[in-house]
Parts: sequence; structure tokens; C-alpha cells
Amino acid sequence: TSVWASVKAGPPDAILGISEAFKADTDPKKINLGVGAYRDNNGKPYVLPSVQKAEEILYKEKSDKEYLPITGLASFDKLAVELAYGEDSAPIKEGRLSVSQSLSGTGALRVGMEFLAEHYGASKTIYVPTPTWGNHAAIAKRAGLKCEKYRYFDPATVGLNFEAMVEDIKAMPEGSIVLLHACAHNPTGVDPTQEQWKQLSEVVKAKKHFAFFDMAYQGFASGDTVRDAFAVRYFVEQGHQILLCQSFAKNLGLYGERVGTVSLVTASAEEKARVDSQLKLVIRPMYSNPPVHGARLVSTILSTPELKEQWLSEVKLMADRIIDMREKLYNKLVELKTPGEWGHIKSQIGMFSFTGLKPEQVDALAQKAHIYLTRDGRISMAGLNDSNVEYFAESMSKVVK
Ligand SMILES: Cc1ncc(COP(=O)(O)O)c(CN[C@@H](CCC(=O)O)C(=O)O)c1O
Repeated sequence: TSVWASVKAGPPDAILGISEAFKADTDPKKINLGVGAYRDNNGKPYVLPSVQKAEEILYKEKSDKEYLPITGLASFDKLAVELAYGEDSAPIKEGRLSVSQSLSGTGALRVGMEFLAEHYGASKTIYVPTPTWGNHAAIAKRAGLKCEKYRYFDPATVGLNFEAMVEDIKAMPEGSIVLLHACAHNPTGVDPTQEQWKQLSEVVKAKKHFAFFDMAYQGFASGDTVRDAFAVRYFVEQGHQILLCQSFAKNLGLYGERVGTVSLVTASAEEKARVDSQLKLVIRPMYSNPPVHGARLVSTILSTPELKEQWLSEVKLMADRIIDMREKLYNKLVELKTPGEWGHIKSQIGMFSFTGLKPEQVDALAQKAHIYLTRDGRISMAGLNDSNVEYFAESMSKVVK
């Protein structure tokens, strides 16, 4: 028999599998609201003009294709964490922020969790919100961490169950690892307020928990990269030694370039050096060193003032278009007298709206209306535009009635 005779067929990915089903559908009315990837008002992927300009600059530079260091392109690492933490962040100024380029956000999560599994003594359990991004638990498992949950979303109010979240964080064994979405929570689009983040910092500190931030959407929630980094910067100012996973997939449209960072706040430059050396020992046998092109693009943009300004206006344009689609979808659903309350579609922020649609309603939308979204009822708002939002609202209204 074949060497692989015993290999079982695995399930399609809950998110990326939706795109496969969408591609296979031949109906011209089809709409893909699955994968969290921005599309412009014509439904097309958007290569940011600032990225196109950086491509031209790089092309003229005719750089070589040599290996990067294990921790990536140094200029990219520096500029990326300055964007996240702020240029005047104490760990950066005091030379005690350990940072490595990563294979986008997923790679940062994997390296970060493997690092904790090996070096974080207080716990081998990471607590993730309910619900959370579909890949978090699988990454934790392969990284060697146990994955548990804390309450987060309240279906009754379609909002944050802050009291339950705090209660669960307080109930975790001291020193637990708490995964926090820095902004634009996926899949719910529901974030703590700045006031609530301050309370969360106190609760995490009181229990000596470890704050593990996933920031995949900086700039995408509010259109303002500083505002979206509030939680990360506040926790650092409050003295938490956080780990941060950063992605440039969405806010710079570099999905397939796989550009991100993983960073850890340490106590001193000497400790940073030891942490750096152990990060390298996790990365080297995993993928040795990261791809150079995307890092050069980001480094070019963030180090050229007019390009950075242009980029910031582009990320705000993307965020604003999504907010515009929230308004339009809400108005259409109300116009169609769709049973139920739909205000959450407007109040949620970031790429996604957690509609409240049930799995069987999601299946009906795929089968009858050729509209694809994840079975938890999440829709990627950027999949909507002025020419399909009415059709989507009508179809959604039908399955709800
Ligand atoms: C919270 C969160 N963390 C990390 C990532 C990883 O993104 P990278 O591309 O590795 O930087 C995503 C992407 N989630 C999107 C995109 C598709 C996917 O990878 O699932 C989504 O949920 O649709 C995410 O939503």
C-alpha cells in the first residue's frame, strides 16, 4: 500500500476555505464576505499607491537578494515597532525591546507562543477570547501551549461582556498568558473602550498575568494608527512586559508578502540580548530567516516622510470606506424592515461585522444567493461595495425573515 494510505482528509479551513468555495461558484452575482482582505469599491484587491511608489524606488535600487539576518531587516524592525509602540516608548529608547521580523501576524504568533512555551515559567496556558480568530487555538497547540478561553462577546447585547471578561481574567491562575486583540477584534468588531483597557491593565497586573497582544489591524479600526495602538501603549506605560504580534497584511495591503514583527518588552539591554539570542534559536530551525521584499517596502514607506503621510491617508481611506459600507448596509436592512436590531453593524469597528446570522442562514446565503461568509456569521465589510450592498441586504433580509 501507499506510504500515505493512512492519511485522513482534513477539514477545509473555516476562513480560507470560504474563498475556495467562492472561486468555484460561477454565478456572476456571487459575493465573497469571507476572508478579511480589503477590496475597493469595485470589488478589486487594492495595492496601495504608496506601496506602488515604494516598489518603483526599490526597483531602481537594484538591491541584491542576500539572506536577511534571522531576526530580519533591522531598519524594518525598528520602524515597525516605532509605529506600534510610539517613537518615544521607554523600552525602545532604553534599548530593551526585543524584536524580530516575522512571517506576518501568523508567524509572529507562532514564534511568540513557542518562545513562551519554552521560556515563560509561570504558565503554559494561553487564554483567548470567546470567540477569537479561528487560527489562534491551532497555533497555540502546535507551539506547545494549552489553549483555554475567557468570556468576551455577549450575543444578547451583541457587544462586549466586560464584567464576565474581567471575572474570567481574575479567575485565571496567577501568571496566566492572556491573549488580547489590540484593536478591531476578530470576528466580533467589538473592542474595549479606553476606560475598560485601563481597568484590564489593573486586573492583569494584580494577577501578574502576561499580556500577549495580537495587533493585526493597526490603523484599520479607527483609521488612526496612534488611536488603534492605545491598548498596547497604555499597557507598556503601566509597566507590563508585553509580547506583541504585528501584521502589515491589512493596513499596508501586503497580505501575500508576509510582513510582520514579534516583539517582547524586557527589563534591560542585557536581558534583551539574551532574549534576542533565544528568539533566534526558535526561528532558525523554523524558517531560518524571513523574506526580504515586503520588509524593504515597509521600511521604504515608513522612512520616507511623504510616503508615510500618503500611506496614513490611504489606510484612513480604507477604514472610512468600510465605515461607509456599515452605514449603507444598516440603512438597507432597516429600509427592508428586516426583523431584529442591526445597530451593531454600525457600532462594530475594523474589517468585520458580527452579524448574528446563524450557521443555517449562512449556508442558505451561500446556496441560494451565492454569498459567502464564515459560518459564525462574520462578514468582511470590505467585500461590500455600492454595487452589491443592496443585493446582500435583500438576501440577508430574506434569510432572516
Ligand atoms: C486577529 C488576527 N491575527 C492574525 C492574523 C494573521 O494575519 P497574517 O496574514 O498572518 O498577518 C489575522 C488574519 N485573519 C484574517 C485573514 C485571513 C486569515 O489568515 O484567516 C481573517 O480572519 O480573515 C487576524 O485576524
